[in-house]
Amino acid sequence: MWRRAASLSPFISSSGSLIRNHQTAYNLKIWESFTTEIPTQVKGGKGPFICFVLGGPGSGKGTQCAKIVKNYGLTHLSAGELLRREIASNSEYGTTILNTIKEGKIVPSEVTVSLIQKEMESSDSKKFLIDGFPRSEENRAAFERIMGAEPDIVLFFDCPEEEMVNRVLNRNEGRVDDNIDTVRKRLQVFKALNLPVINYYARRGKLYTINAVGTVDEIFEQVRAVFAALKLVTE
Ligand SMILES: Nc1ncnc2c1ncn2[C@@H]1O[C@H](COP(=O)(O)OP(=O)(O)O)[C@@H](O)[C@H]1O
Ligand SMILES: Nc1ccn([C@@H]2O[C@H](COP(=O)(O)OP(=O)(O)O)[C@@H](O)[C@H]2O)c(=O)n1
Ligand SMILES: [Mg+2]
Repeated sequence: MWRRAASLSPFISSSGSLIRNHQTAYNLKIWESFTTEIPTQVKGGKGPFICFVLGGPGSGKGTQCAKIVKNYGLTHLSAGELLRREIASNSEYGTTILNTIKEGKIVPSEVTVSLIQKEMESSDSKKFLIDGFPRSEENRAAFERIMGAEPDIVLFFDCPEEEMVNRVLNRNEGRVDDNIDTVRKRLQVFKALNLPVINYYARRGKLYTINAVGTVDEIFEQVRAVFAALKLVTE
């Protein structure tokens, strides 16, 4: 079992410098994301803790998720990894998914949500880190509809485009979408479809913006501050 404290720690609520004074690469009105209360869960606290992890391609989501898993024991579900696994398994949607990923577009939400759903329902975990999802309003609405759940918090790894492009082009994981043409398309999709979702969560007081420039450890210190403030406790 695990639990959350009833309010944010003084660290975040009093100084807030980690997030509050951060000028985002995309000029988001991050001040709107502040709340002095822990976000409430739609399921009355009965469902698992859900943290969505958002950010452009190459912003460091996967890298930081690995550290969150190690330090806080959340179960990591990467939407992109689930889709790539589906391609590799020659499933009926494999070709469609592959072509969509090559184009840097968003796979139909029903497909992605059903993969996430399968993972969540077959897991005993009570805390999930859902990486690279929701990528669009359609993704978000489908998750809410199918899962009947909302995230408790949303981390946004905010990174300048030039840095994201450099990281993607140097990633060396053999991905079909890690090339300059696809990454340019992915950045357009990110701005058109994902930024509105990020703004939505900012307005809902659920967004925690992390400055994604710096060393992996420096960035993780910001993540640690968010989790510390939420007092996520594993029992
Ligand atoms: N803080 C960082 N500084 C420089 N490179 C990084 C940093 N964090 C991650 N990377 C590298 O950038 C690439 C993209 O990181 P990744 O975690 O896969 O991002 P995302 O999941 O957001 O696309 C990887 O090669 C990773 O090793
Ligand atoms: N919710 C999602 C997540 C990924 N994807 C697809 O999978 C690709 C790779 O996603 P990813 O999360 O692994 O990519 P990174 O941001 O980690 O580089 C995206 O560009 C989309 O084409 C999707 O369609 N819907
Ligand atoms: Mg990733």
